[in-house]
This record gives sequence, C-alpha cells and structure tokens, in this order.
Amino acid sequence: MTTTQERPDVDDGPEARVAPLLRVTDLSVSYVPPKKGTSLGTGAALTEASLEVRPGEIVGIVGETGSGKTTLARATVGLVRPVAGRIEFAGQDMGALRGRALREFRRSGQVQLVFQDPLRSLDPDLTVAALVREPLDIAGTLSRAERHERVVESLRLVGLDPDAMLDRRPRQLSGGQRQRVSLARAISTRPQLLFCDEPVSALDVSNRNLVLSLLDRLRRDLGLAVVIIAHDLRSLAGIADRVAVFYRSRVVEQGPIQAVLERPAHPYTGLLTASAPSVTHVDRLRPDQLRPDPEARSWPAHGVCVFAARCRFAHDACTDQPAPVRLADDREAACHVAGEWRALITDSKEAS
Ligand SMILES: Nc1ncnc2c1ncn2[C@@H]1O[C@H](COP(=O)(O)OP(=O)(O)OP(=O)(O)O)[C@@H](O)[C@H]1O
Repeated sequence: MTTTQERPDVDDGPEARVAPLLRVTDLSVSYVPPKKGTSLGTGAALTEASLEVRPGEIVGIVGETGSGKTTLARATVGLVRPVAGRIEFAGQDMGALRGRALREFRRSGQVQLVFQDPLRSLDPDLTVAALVREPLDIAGTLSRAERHERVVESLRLVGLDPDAMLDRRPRQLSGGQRQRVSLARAISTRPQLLFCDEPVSALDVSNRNLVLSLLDRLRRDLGLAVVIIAHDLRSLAGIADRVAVFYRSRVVEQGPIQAVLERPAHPYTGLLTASAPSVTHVDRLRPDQLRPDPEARSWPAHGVCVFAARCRFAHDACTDQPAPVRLADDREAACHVAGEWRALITDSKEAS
C-alpha cells in the first residue's frame, strides 16, 4: 500500500507515537524477474506493502493463499531480497545489511520465524533439547550451561515439562506439543519479533486456543512483538491488536482489529467478515451483498485495483487510478469507495 497520499492532519493517537519495532514501507518482492520493459507485473509476490509493528504488539496478517503473507516474513528476516521498498527493524535499515552483517543479524535470532508445519520444519532426528538449543548454538553467545538453562526455561514458558520432553523426538510428540516445541525453539534466543506462519491451522480447536493464548502470554512475559499469519479472521479475533488484510500481493486494509472487524472499510475485508459472522456482532453483512451483481459490468482482474473484478462497488476509477489509502484513527484502506459502499448496500436494500 503506498503511503504517498497520507493526510498530514490525521492524529493517530498515543499508540502510534511509540516508535515501531518493524517498519515496512512500500515493499515489493518478486520471485520471478520482471519481463523487459515492465515494472513488477502480475508475478509480484508483494506489491508496495506497508506495515508497522510496535514493541509488544500482536499484529495479524490475513489473506487468501498466495496473497504474499509469508513473503513479508521471509523478506523481513532476509531470506528474500525485495525489488523495492524499505524494511527497518529496531531503527536499522535491513536493506543496508549485506554479507557478514546480514549473516550476523540472522544468527542473533532477534527476529524468528515459526513455520506452518512443525512436523516438516523440525528435524526428526534431533531431540527436543537439541531442537530448542540449536538457535542458541548458532547465535553462539551463551555458555553450554547457560544454553541448557535457557532451553529448560523456554520449554517451561510454552507450558511443557522439560523433564518429560528433553529427550523426545518430534514423532513422539502430539501436534500441539510439536507446535509448542517450535515456539520454544523460536523464543530461545529471546527475539524482539516473532513471525508465526499459520501457527494454529493444523491444530484442533482446544489446542488452537491454547497456542493462541500462549502467544498472548509470551508477548506479555517477554515483551515480544508477534506477527500472526492466518487464513481467516477467526483465529485473530480476540488476540491481535491490529490486523493487515492482504489481497493478491497488496495490503488492502489495516487498522485496530476491533475497528476493522466491526466496520470493515475495504469491500474485501467486508467479504471476509461477512463470511465469518461469528467474529463480529456489529454491522452484520451477508456475502451476497458484496459479491458482484451478475447483471452488472465486469471489471478486469489486473486493473489498478486488484479486487475490482470481485467487487460489487467497482467503478471506472478503480481500474485506472490508484486508490487513496488513508482513513482516520490509525486505519488505512486502499479503496476508492472505502466505507462508502455500506451506504450503497442500504440503498439497494431500501430499493428492494
Ligand atoms: N520460492 C518461491 N518461488 C516462486 N514463487 C514463489 C515462491 N514462494 C512464494 N511464491 C509465490 O509468491 C506468491 C506469494 O506467496 P506467499 O507464500 O507469500 O503467499 P501466502 O499468502 O503466504 O500463501 P499461503 O497462505 O498459501 O501460505 C504466490 O503467488 C506464490 O506462488
């Protein structure tokens, strides 16, 4: 989302004045080189994405598969180099880190990733003790005894009994225990920022709630900032402070989660909340109120607004002019009809 059209008079409130731990600005990433003479084209994994994460905050990233959520996490830890844009972590321009400096940053474990599938991401031959200790071995800053102590402490922090767990291997753990071991491993270096990629999608409801409340406790106990990547809003409601909604490589809306759930500003977010009515009790929408009218004109899928082809409220401007992106109260939505589409729904209801 580009920030070039910000309104200078907007007061974002006291929260916004805390310096962000992570500031991503107009970040574009492509895994395929753009064709000659084109800019990013349709192959971009991330297009002009902007996002801030403040210390101790939980930010949810939601969006359908392939919308660029994991790419943002990978770019932040330096696993993929952006085509354009800027990533600042704790005031440091990550783009300026190269070679040894980048390797040292990665080794320090200040930003950690928890992967989607712990069974695949945890080495099956290593014991829990070795798995949780590994990032500390790589960082190389603690003595052997201190590392062991940290492993034990990390397992306790995620609610696992070290005596019962240290010598087990991943296949000897339940799904929930494996996810906790992944978390213990990620927090062993005491990171400032944790990216959790679909941390609960493979878990049943009770384990899901346990892991989510654990993340909430970790941010309080360790002052950790957490970014939770999710497919659906349900797993973010009640835990995230803010949410960013991704659609086809772009951030289409972001803001405080309660405000976004109660009054989505982007029609795509509206569709998400309408499809998960249990997450909001206010302003209930039905998916059919937001889907394009089959009788109406259709819009290109690759116009300026990537959602126009699925949007009931698209009009000419949506295909040829970038949408303004700033609302008030720490909220953004990249949409020409941000918020206004609601009135159009009322009109059509009144008309019928
Ligand atoms: N290593 C890669 N090489 C080429 N293309 C990739 C690679 N990784 C991701 N992509 C593409 O980049 C886009 C964004 O992928 P990304 O993994 O960031 O999406 P996501 O929102 O995290 O999806 P999911 O919810 O399925 O994990 C997709 O079109 C994907 O196919």
